[in-house]
Amino acid sequence: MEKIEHIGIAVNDLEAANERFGKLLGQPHYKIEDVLSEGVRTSFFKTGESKIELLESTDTNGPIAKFLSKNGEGMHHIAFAVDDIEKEMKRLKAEGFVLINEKPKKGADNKLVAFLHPKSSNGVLIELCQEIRE
Ligand SMILES: CC[C@H](C(=O)O)C(=O)SCCNC(=O)CCNC(=O)[C@H](O)C(C)(C)COP(=O)(O)OP(=O)(O)OC[C@H]1O[C@@H](n2cnc3c(N)ncnc32)[C@H](O)[C@@H]1OP(=O)(O)O
Ligand SMILES: [Co+2]
Repeated sequence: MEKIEHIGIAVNDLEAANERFGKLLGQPHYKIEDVLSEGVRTSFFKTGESKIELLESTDTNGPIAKFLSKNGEGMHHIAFAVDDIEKEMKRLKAEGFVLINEKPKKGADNKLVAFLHPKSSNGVLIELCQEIRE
């Protein structure tokens, strides 16, 4: 794991949260991107070496909708940058972590992503992110 790539925060209203986090961080978001496959609209802020990812649900049956209905707004996941996601997934599976998706999938911000189930990481949803190299 190279570094924390981003912290994911589930929000009810992305526009309002963008304004609030813009004030908090003293800078605007640098992109808004829908990930249809995840039923989310994301917004990214650069914070030094890492990022903040705000997540609004775009699918009432999606993971963010379910999370918000159960927990309300708040921290959703921690994403780590990895150099070789397939190799890391294999290593983590061998270490006993539970992969939610067996194959990397397309995420936001030009990444391949995979998720580890929170039950295998002390209640924290973990995301692995590899930059998609052209
Ligand atoms: C990929 C685009 C973007 C990016 O960065 O590029 C994103 O980050 S998209 C983020 C949204 N997508 C995901 O979160 C995909 C992975 N998540 C899932 O597959 C599900 O949310 C899952 C499996 C974690 C939970 O789904 P499930 O249907 O099982 O929901 P439950 O409410 O029944 O949860 C079971 C159990 O897990 C606990 N839980 C759920 N979500 C979280 C969470 N974010 N952090 C910590 N714990 C979580 C939940 O409380 C339940 O615990 P229990 O003790 O059994 O009540
Ligand atoms: Co994420």
